[in-house]
Formats: sequence, structure tokens, C-alpha cells
Amino acid sequence: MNKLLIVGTVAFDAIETPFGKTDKILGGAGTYIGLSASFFNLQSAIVSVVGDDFPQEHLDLLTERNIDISGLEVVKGGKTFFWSGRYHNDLNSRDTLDTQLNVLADFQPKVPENYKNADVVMLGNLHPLVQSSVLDQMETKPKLVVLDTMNFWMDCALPELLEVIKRVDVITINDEEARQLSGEYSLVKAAAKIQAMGPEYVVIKKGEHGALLFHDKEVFFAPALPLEEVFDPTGAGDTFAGGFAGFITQSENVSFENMKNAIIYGSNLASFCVEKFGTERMVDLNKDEVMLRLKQFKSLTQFEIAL
Ligand SMILES: OC[C@H]1O[C@H](O)[C@H](O)[C@@H]1O
Repeated sequence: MNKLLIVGTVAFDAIETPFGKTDKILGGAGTYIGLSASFFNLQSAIVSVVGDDFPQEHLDLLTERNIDISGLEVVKGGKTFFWSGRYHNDLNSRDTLDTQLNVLADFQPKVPENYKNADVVMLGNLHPLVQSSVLDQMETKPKLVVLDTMNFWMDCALPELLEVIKRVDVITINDEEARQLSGEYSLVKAAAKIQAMGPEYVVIKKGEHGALLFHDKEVFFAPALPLEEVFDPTGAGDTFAGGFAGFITQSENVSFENMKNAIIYGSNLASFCVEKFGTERMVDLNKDEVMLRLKQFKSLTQFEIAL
């Protein structure tokens, strides 16, 4: 089985949406990526850090999903990273209410020995120096390195971010971030400028409006499924990235054609993530539901050209 190495936060989140409120539930980019990738036939490991306030049941959940947690450091006497946010009525924008880095402040990632030859590396949203350090530890060149990031790092660690961007094959960011990073309003021009920074493939996430995949002069668009229920968008982008990286790892095919499938799988899994609070929906989701919704994705975009 092919190996996927994931780096990303494992966190406690407190979330408020127009539909309700939660207190300290399981969250973190690494968690969402891991859960999403667990729907594929692969071996995966998470490199991250938590404090000893992190409940065993959450660790068990990751292990039950066949995610290797030997690279998930538990700091004695430390507190787990905590994030709290409130979504506006449109669910597209949010305010961060609190961020407590805690053990994340001094995090030095350690890639498990048996993942230093991982086929695919998924660098979740974290400090770019942490992302670089994971790449430095790889003993064989991965077939594909995917990086997710956000505007926060563009604002406060741009040189480090540009360094790690040079080293990756695929970058996933949202439309506003693509504009910020490139200084271009047109997403076509933005993608071209970002490709010139290093990544051959640029995935631009547009939330409820789908995702675009750029490579050379080619572009592919994956819709987002129009959903009746959108409850909580937290982790949707990470779930998308986990589905993308998971599918590529399973299929061993890093061509542009196969990446089209990967972004459909990513969008499909993300469409489930938003249906409940936090990781709830990803935890009770099964493969049959995933496959069924995939058919809906297909019929959403298929049509006959009438001349
Ligand atoms: O990307 C989603 C994650 O970002 C925030 O940092 C929260 O931990 C949340 O789970």
C-alpha cells in the first residue's frame, strides 16, 4: 500500500455558527486531512503535537481510522493548540475569537522512520518552517508534495512561505489568498504567477463555488455540490486537501488527468464535512455514502451538446 505523510495541527476548536455553538471539540487541519484521506486504500501517518490534556478517545479515533500516530508528539504538562471562531450569516467569512498556540509554539516535527520514504506528502496549514522541516527529513523524493496554506502566513512569514512553495508540486489555496500571493485579481493570471513560484499545479478553492485546477495552460473546474444543509464550514478546505492527496496516493498517478479526479474526490468529501459541527460528519460517514454522492457530482456537470 502506498504511504501518505500528513503534517498539520491537531487541535481543540470552539465554533459558533448561525446554527449553534460548540465547546472544545476535536479539530485541526491535520485531523481533517487524516480523516478525509482515511477513505482511500493507503497507509497514512500524522506528524503533529498535542498536550497531555488531549483525550485518549481522540487518539483512538485516529488509530481506528488506520492513521499512524507515532509522529504525533504528546507533550507532558503541555496544552493542546486551541482555536475559536465565529462564522457570519453567509458562512463564508468568520472572525477568529481566540488562538492559543500552546504546544504548537515550540513544535519541532519528527517524521517517523518508516514514513521518510512516503509516496505523497501533504503539508497542511502550519508555519512554513515546520512544512520545510518535514521535507528536509524525507530520505527519498516523494512522488508528489502538496501544500496548503493561508493568508496569515503571507502576512507574517512571506519569505519562509516562498521558500517552501518552491519545493512543492501542488499548492491549494482559496481565491482571496491566490490574489494576495500573486498580486493579480484574475485567477488565471494569479495561477500562472504562482506556478512560476514553483508548484506545477495550482488548486484554487472557491468554497461553495467549487475549485479550479491549473497546470501549464490547462484548467479544470470541479463544482461544489449544492447542499441543502451547510452547518459548519470548519475544516472543509483541509478535508478537500485530504481527499485530493488521499486519492492521488491510492492511485499512484500524478498526471493532470488524474488530478481532475482527485479534486472531485476532495470536493465530494468536503461536501460532507460541512453538514455537521467539526469532525462529526467525517466520523460517521461511510464509503457507500461517498460513492453515492460521487454519482451526483457526475450528473451535476454532464450534458449533451445540442447543435
Ligand atoms: O482549518 C481548520 C482548522 O483551522 C483552525 O486552526 C482550527 O483548528 C480548525 O480546525
